[in-house]
Amino acid sequence: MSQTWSQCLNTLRDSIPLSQYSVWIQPLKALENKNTLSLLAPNSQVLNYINKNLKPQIKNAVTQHNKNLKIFIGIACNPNTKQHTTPLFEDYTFNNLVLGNANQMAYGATKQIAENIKTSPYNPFIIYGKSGLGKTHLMQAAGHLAKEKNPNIKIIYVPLMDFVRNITSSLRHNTIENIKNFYQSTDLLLVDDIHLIAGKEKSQEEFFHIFNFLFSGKKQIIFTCDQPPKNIKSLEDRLKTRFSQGLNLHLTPPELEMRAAILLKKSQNKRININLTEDTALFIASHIASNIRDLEGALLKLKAFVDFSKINHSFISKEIIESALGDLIKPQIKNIDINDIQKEVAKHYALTISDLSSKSRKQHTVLARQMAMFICYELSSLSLTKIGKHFGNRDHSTVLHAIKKIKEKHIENIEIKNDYELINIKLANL
Ligand SMILES: Nc1ncnc2c1ncn2[C@@H]1O[C@H](COP(=O)(O)OP(=O)(O)OP(=O)(O)O)[C@@H](O)[C@H]1O
Repeated sequence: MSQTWSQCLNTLRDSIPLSQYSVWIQPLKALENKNTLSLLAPNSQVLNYINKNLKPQIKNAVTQHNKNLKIFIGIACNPNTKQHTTPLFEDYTFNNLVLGNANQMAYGATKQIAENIKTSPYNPFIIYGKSGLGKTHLMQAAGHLAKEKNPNIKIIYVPLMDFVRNITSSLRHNTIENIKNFYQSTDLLLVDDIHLIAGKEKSQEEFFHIFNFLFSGKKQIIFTCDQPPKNIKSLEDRLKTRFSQGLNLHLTPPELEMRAAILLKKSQNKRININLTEDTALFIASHIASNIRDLEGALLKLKAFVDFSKINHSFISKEIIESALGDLIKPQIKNIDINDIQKEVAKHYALTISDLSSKSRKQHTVLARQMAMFICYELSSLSLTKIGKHFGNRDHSTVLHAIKKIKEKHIENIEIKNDYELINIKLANL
C-alpha cells in the first residue's frame, strides 16, 4: 500500500465517524507514483459517496502528509472483466486468407508489420475500403501473427463503438484515467471502423491522447476504415493529419479468380463442406462480384439447398447452383452495353466487330453473330429491331432466328454452351 495513504488512514480514522471510515474509506485501493496518489473505489456507489461527502477531508489528510501529491479518485478495474476489449476471432488468420490482386499490397504490408511489430516504419497502418472486403480479417491476422512471433506482447482489439462506450461510461464514472491507462498499456492497438468516431468529440479528444502516447512510445497502431481517413467528415484535423502520416492502403473488391479461390477455400471449411469444382466456383464467382460476405451468403444458401433437398452431395452441377441461388445469380448482369457484348463475342471467336455486322456467311462468323445477337437479347435492354440495327441493319426476324438457333445449339452442343458461359463470365466482370 502507498505509504502516504497509510498515514492518511490514521488521520482520517481520527477525523471522521468510524462508520463512515469503515464503509467508505477503508475499501479504497491506493496507488502512489512520483506525483499522483490514485484512490480507486470498488464501485460507482463508493465513488459517488466519496466525491460528494468526503473529498475535502481526504484532500486535507493527503496535504498534511505530502503536499506535492496530486489526488486522483476513480474506480478500480476488475481484473476479471474484459469489457474493454474483444478477443481476436479464431478464424481471422493469414492461413485462412486468400491472396489476390485486390489485397496483394495490403496483405504484404500487414504481414510485414505483424512480423516486425516493434520496428515497423508503417505506423499507423490504415486499411480502408468498402464493407465485406476483408479489412477486419486482415487486421486481426496481424494480431494473430504478432502474438505468434512475440507471445508476451499485449494486443488490444476494439471495435470503435465499444471504445466510444468505454470512454463515455468512464467519463460518467470518473474513471477516464483507468481506461486511458488500459489502452496505453498495449503494444499493438487494433481499432475496427475508426470512421465511426466522426462527430464524437469527447471520444476524439481521448483517442488523440491515447494515440499520441502509443505513437511516441513506438507502439504499433492499426485501424480499419470505410474511406481514406482524410475524407472523414467531422473528424478533427489533428487526428486526420496523424492518420494520414502513416500507411493508408485501399482494399478493392476481389477479382474473378480470387473470388473463385475464396469460394473453393470456404467450401472446404468443415462448417460448410460442400463439393465445388474450379468450374462451379468460377460460375458462382462470375455472378457475385459485390463483396466476400455475399459470396459466403451464397455458399451457405447452396449448402442449405443441398442439405435439405434430396440431392447427391458428391457433385454439385451448375443446374443445382442455379436452382439454389436463382435470384442471386440472374439479375446481376442485365442492361449490358451492346458494344461491350459485340467486343467480347468478337474477341472470343477471334473476329472483329465489323465481322459481326458483315454479310459473311462463313459458318464460324455466322455462329459468332448469332451468339452475339442471342446475348444481346438476354443481357441488353434493347428490342429485337434495335439489336438487328447494330448488326448491319438486319431486321428483327433475323435476330429472332438467331435466338432460336443458339437456344437449340445450346442444348445439344457442349462447345457452344461453354462459349456462352465464358462470354457471360467476361461480361459479368467488366
Ligand atoms: N482474402 C480473403 N480470403 C478469405 N476470406 C476472406 C478474405 N477477405 C475477406 N474474407 C472473409 O470475408 C468476410 C468479411 O470480411 P471482414 O469482416 O474482414 O470484412 P470488412 O471489410 O471488415 O467488412 P466491414 O467493413 O463490413 O466490417 C469474413 O468472413 C472474412 O473471413
